[in-house]
Amino acid sequence: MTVGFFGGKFLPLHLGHVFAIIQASTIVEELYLVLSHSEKRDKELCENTKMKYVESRVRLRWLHQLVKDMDHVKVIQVEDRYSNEDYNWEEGAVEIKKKIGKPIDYVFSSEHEYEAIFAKLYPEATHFLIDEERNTVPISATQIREEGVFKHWNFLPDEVKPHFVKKVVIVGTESCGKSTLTHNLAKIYNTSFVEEYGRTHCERIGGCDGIMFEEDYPLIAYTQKVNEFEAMKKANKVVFIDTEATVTQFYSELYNHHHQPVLDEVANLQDYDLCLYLEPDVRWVDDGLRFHGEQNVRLTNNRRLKQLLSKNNIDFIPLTGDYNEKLKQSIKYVQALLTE
Ligand SMILES: NC(=O)c1ccc[n+]([C@@H]2O[C@H](COP(=O)([O-])OP(=O)(O)OC[C@H]3O[C@@H](n4cnc5c(N)ncnc54)[C@H](O)[C@@H]3O)[C@@H](O)[C@H]2O)c1
Repeated sequence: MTVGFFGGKFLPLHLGHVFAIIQASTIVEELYLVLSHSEKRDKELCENTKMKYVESRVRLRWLHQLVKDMDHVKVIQVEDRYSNEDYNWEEGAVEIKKKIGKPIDYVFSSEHEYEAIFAKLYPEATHFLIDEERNTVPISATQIREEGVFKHWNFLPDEVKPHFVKKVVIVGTESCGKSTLTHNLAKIYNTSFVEEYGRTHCERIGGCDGIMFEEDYPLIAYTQKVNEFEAMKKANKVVFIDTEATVTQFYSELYNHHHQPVLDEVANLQDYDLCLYLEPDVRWVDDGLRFHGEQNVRLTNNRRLKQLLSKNNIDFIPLTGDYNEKLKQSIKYVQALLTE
């Protein structure tokens, strides 16, 4: 059986790595992908660049996801050791050999300069160079870190993109223009979005006033999260999300007079990059599922929702004005988010 390995930091994993991994997988009968990581070094590599440090557990999952359907490719990880600030290649090789646990026939890389090191560390193995010039996929992880992931978005594998997607949530009370703004922004940015699942739920049961049960709200919050997870996989740099768990809490209080700790728990797990709050300063539109149109009720509800968001430590940006004004302001904030 021929055995080989392909090592790297994969900070981040890109399509050049994927190309090399696939090439290597066709040459040996068993291929090991070795994630070499060092928290200190890897954080330093990302310092003063346009890419945030990516934890090794995330990179390990990327590799596992990439090769999950390739039975002869295995993923292992080693923690890189340093002596006097220099990477200790010898210790690294001892660890890699121990983890692979069988004779190594091939060491794959695209770096000519590793030739001498690998000849010394793996004298029985052939150093197999893959696309040294990087002509097939002209990209490097250094370039992605330096110039930012959005500039090189199309060089990121689908398994990697969701990690970097910016999540924009749009909140507000009834008839403030949330769902239209969500759709419009998704169209402008040619990306995916998440509809307010609470609304879909009400449509399915034939309304909401008087027929919502307490147990409906956690279901709504969980389904919204699952839908977010799915939308992130399809997102083009940014995803737009109509409401979150605090808004669900607000409706639980409004319709069922019940504050549910589980909804706060869900809200505490959320990590949106931007939360846009639409003030209810546009005309209230009756769509058959809305019941709180009087101006004083709208204002009371508005105050309560803001209170709940603040309690859940969600920083929101209030947007005022007509639909066009709110769209223009949203675009300004989204652009800032996408400018790394
Ligand atoms: N001790 C050992 O024996 C040993 C062996 C191998 C690797 N390592 C570890 O891995 C690190 C070396 O990996 P790296 O820093 O080069 O990691 P990296 O994540 O930048 O790259 C991983 C591999 O992909 C190749 N590659 C990058 N872009 C490519 C492209 N566009 N097309 C084709 N191939 C491409 C690189 O040449 C490298 O071989 C070392 O610093 C060390 O931590 C250790």
